[in-house]
Amino acid sequence: MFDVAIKNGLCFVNGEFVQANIGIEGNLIAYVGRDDICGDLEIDAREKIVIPGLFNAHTHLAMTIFRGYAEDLPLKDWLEKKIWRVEKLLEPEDVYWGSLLGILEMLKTGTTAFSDLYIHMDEVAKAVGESGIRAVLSYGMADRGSKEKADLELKIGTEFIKNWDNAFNGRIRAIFGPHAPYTCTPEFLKRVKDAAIELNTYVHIHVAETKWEVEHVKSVYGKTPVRLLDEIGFLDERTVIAHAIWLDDNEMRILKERNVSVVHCPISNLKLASGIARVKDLHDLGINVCLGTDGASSNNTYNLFEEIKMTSLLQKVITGRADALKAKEVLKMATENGYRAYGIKGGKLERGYLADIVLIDRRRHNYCPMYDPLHSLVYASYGCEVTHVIVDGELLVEDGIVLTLDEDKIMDKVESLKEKFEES
Ligand SMILES: N[C@@H](CCSC[C@H]1O[C@@H](n2cnc3c(=O)[nH]cnc32)[C@H](O)[C@@H]1O)C(=O)O
Ligand SMILES: [Zn+2]
Repeated sequence: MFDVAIKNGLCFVNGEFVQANIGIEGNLIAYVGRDDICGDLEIDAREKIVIPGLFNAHTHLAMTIFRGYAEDLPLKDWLEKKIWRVEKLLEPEDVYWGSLLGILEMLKTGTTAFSDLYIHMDEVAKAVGESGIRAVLSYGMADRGSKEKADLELKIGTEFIKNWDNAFNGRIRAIFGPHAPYTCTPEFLKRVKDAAIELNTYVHIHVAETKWEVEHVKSVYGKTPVRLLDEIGFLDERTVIAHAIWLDDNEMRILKERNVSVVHCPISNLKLASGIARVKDLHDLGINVCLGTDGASSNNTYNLFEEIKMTSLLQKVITGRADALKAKEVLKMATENGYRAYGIKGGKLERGYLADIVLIDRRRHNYCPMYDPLHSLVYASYGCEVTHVIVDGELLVEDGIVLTLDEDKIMDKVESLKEKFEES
């Protein structure tokens, strides 16, 4: 008798779809196979596709508040002229409601875990705790060349880790999140890495997002961001870099040698006109590539199915090869690679892995006819086909309804925040 039994689903196991039953005990997958099983809670999956939960590996969750606020701008102007100005007005409670809205959207579209880099992180942690989702959280730090700011930022970042790492049965992992090589000095980044080694934790950072960044870092420090980071000993298997667009072949080899994970955020990169990462080349080198949405102000949604399709399409067109990335590889990027990037044992339907599982309705017009569930999922999903979501063994979404959150209340709250930012 399992705590939860998911019965007769078409399950993504070892890279293929097979008919199977899944038994959950506590927060872990305890059985995957064809035996008839029972559970205290039984979910009939006869009409479902069952996949491991999606991992949104780079986001700024509460930026739902600025969804639609600063449009049609390149990254530098978007940040400097719009976003950083309104973020100064953000109060902790705003971040709480903005985060809940982000979590609501992620759960409804099959995301079971995300990695966030933002401010007022205690509020994000609270929202994660209440909603039941899994998260890797970091306070976004930038010293901007000031020693006092460096001290303060590192103090906030470190306290956040000490207060929240492993909270809620381990659903929260707290790590370091220095913003980027153009807002953090090498001295500061080195201190962050030393602190991360001491605390045995991960570092999440934006790197090589724009051509401007690479030129700027080269002009100030005489070398490109990746070479600079490598020289100060910043890059290793506990480093996760978002974007990684403007890299030369040697820098890619450095990332591979250091076992760095890369988060590809194709829609944000297109929207801010930052560029297109060479994901096929990164993947072929054996680098762990995972997917992220970035913040809702540069996307504008947290629907990872859109990133899955976009990742696949972009690599086809930039390589001129329709088979650049196989559908299966892209689905892995959205699931197990995200978990792997942050050292969490999830993202696979396998005994001993975390019970983060998503059920998807097969009877949808957009999936009809279904020659191969893999191709239906990767190329024809809207995201709203998700019916059930289990995180850490708990059922959080049932028949499309998020059981742990009050959707109307969250929407009303975030809509009412608009007033404060509209004139800014
Ligand atoms: N505590 C820091 C800044 C926080 S880092 C997190 C920042 O990342 C910003 N951000 C969001 N999306 C992107 C992106 O695509 N590239 C770079 N920064 C971004 C976001 O607006 C937020 O300010 C300070 O004192 O300035
Ligand atoms: Zn970002």
